[in-house]
Amino acid sequence: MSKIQRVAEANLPTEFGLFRIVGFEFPDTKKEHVALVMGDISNSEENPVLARIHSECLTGDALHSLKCDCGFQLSTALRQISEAGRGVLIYHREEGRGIGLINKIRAYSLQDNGMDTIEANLALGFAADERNFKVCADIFELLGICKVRLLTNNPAKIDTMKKAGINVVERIPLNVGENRYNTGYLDTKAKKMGHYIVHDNEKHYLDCPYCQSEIPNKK
Ligand SMILES: Nc1nc2c(ncn2[C@@H]2O[C@H](COP(=O)(O)OP(=O)(O)OP(=O)(O)O)[C@@H](O)[C@H]2O)c(=O)[nH]1
Ligand SMILES: [Zn+2]
Repeated sequence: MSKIQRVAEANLPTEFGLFRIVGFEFPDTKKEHVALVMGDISNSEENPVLARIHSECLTGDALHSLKCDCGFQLSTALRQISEAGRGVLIYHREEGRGIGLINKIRAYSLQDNGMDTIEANLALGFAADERNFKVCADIFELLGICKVRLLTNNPAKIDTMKKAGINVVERIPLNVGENRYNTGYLDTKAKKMGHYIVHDNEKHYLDCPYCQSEIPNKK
């Protein structure tokens, strides 16, 4: 398979401030990914770049689903980059942990009948996680970034970056958006996939099963 290429770029004003959107494409498959870039990201060797690798989740990112934490993580990451005035969010277009949107809906249907997120993937004939994070290391490289402070709870992202030559100098936790519909999903990620999930009792989660708060977790 050929290597991903940087192919397009433009301004993208957002509710979190002005970003540059950079488009990437594999020449053979035409598979696309994008990065949102804020500020001067050169010189990451001396000043590591605040970065987020965000895997596509149409239901969470765009359709306000509470079954996962993705939408909350997306807006929180963009806000943190905006507050820092400098950073990158790679929007990694591997929907449903790489199984695609329709298969994710099939997995959700199995979850409606009692399976957890991993059992559902396996029942459909997929691995627990089919994503390829190496492409994100290639995108960092095409953006001229060698050192990052990565916003994530997923150790696999850090391992892949390190193996691919991207130096993750710090992991910044991204524990947001817990609610009664995704608490089992978060537990499964922690127990079966080794994610660093923390329930912070000081925070008031949307419809929180622990603190019973009525205060919405603002995006
Ligand atoms: N197959 C499948 N994919 C899911 C499910 N719920 C969310 N996803 C996908 O999971 C991906 C996000 O992965 P997560 O495990 O939530 O988080 P992560 O990106 O690995 O780790 P963080 O950096 O901590 O967010 C997105 O592509 C979602 O579409 C599910 O039940 N089944
Ligand atoms: Zn999601």
